[in-house]
Amino acid sequence: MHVDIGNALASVASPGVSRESLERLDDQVADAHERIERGMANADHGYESLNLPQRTDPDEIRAAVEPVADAEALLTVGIGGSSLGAATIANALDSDTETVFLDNVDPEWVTAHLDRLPLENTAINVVSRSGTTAETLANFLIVREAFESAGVDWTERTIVTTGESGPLRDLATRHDLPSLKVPDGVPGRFSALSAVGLVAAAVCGHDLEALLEGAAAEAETLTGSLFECPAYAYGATTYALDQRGAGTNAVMPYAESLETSAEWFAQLWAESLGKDDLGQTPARALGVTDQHSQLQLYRAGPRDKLVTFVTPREGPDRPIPETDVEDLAYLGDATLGELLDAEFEATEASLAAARRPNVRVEIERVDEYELGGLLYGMEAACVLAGELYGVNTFEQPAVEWAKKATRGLLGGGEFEEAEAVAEKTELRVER
Ligand SMILES: O=P(O)(O)OC[C@H]1O[C@H](O)[C@H](O)[C@@H](O)[C@@H]1O
Repeated sequence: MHVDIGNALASVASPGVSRESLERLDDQVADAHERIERGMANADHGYESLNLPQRTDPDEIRAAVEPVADAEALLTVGIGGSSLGAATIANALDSDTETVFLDNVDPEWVTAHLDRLPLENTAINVVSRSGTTAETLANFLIVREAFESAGVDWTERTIVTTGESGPLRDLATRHDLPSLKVPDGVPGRFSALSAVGLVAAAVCGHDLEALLEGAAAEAETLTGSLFECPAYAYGATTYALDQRGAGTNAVMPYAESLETSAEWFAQLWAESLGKDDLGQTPARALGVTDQHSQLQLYRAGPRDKLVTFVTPREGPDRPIPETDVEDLAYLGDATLGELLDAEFEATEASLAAARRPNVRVEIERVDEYELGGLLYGMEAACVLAGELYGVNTFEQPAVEWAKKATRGLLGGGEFEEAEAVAEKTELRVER
């Protein structure tokens, strides 16, 4: 990926970061890079994620999906890091295989998918690092039952990706299901380039080697200076802007196919950096759609935001038909791609003209190689930002509270968190 931080400089934007401040910050980047390199070399928890391009074995993943390679549809049952990386890749690239990601427990929505899919030609990809996540296991039990009711042997059509032990691992062993392991030391939100993200890509026939090669090429750029490494330029600039008041980072891809990448980014940024009263709030936007919705706020609201544009340099195009309506004649000379590019450049310039910080992240095109680079680059940016904030990037203790409360409410054990639910303060205003 390529990163242009020009519109985040103090000479352009407020809040903004001066070149001198970035040069000073670069000393901290060098120190952080040393820690990151050491963590990678020692395969330390979390840092090990940045070794995935070398560690992931595409042959092993392809062998595991072989029994379902002809599936018409793939139903991935997983949530958070066990869904968003796979969904980002699957939703970005074309495939004849339909992909559905069951990452919610809304009964109406789950039922609608199960009623609609051709279950006899559908494969199940169940993913949970811990093997204990209530939403994933509940959905999996429901999916199994739906397959049984339709007379389809789910054990013939299921691939499991989970940790070394746990309820899901036991289940895979009991039914002799093809299974893959979530690599040790890799938190869910950093696992897109392991089996967690790549099983769906393999079933869809995507080029796993190219995904990993693109990531490996991005890994090659990790050096001790933000001026030489796009990922570190992004991580350091976002950190510096947050320190100067840009507490929100609105990620706005200019490609429909990259919309899910903003969801993936949101988990990465929020769960990794949001701790110890620190962190930057990720927001999700889509170009051009949100030019006609959120842009007003980004250009004229509180000066507490950074906009990150993510844009492919090239892509498929389509001409706009000519018309004899005089006012619309200019459109007939253009293509939809040119319109998209012009809107992107206009939006970027409009923010700069209003002195609003924004960063441009470019990839060459939306393909496996470039996506691998983007995923890896953003992960490396996040790890660097975590070092600069001084937080523990690879844990998410705050998420546990609600998990325990939920479990307690459903009778899954004694949890004091569940009692707190009943103590909610109320001030009702009823109809
Ligand atoms: O992969 P799993 O163990 O099922 O976890 C799925 C997700 O749930 C948790 O609540 C964590 O906050 C996420 O980081 C994780 O990605």
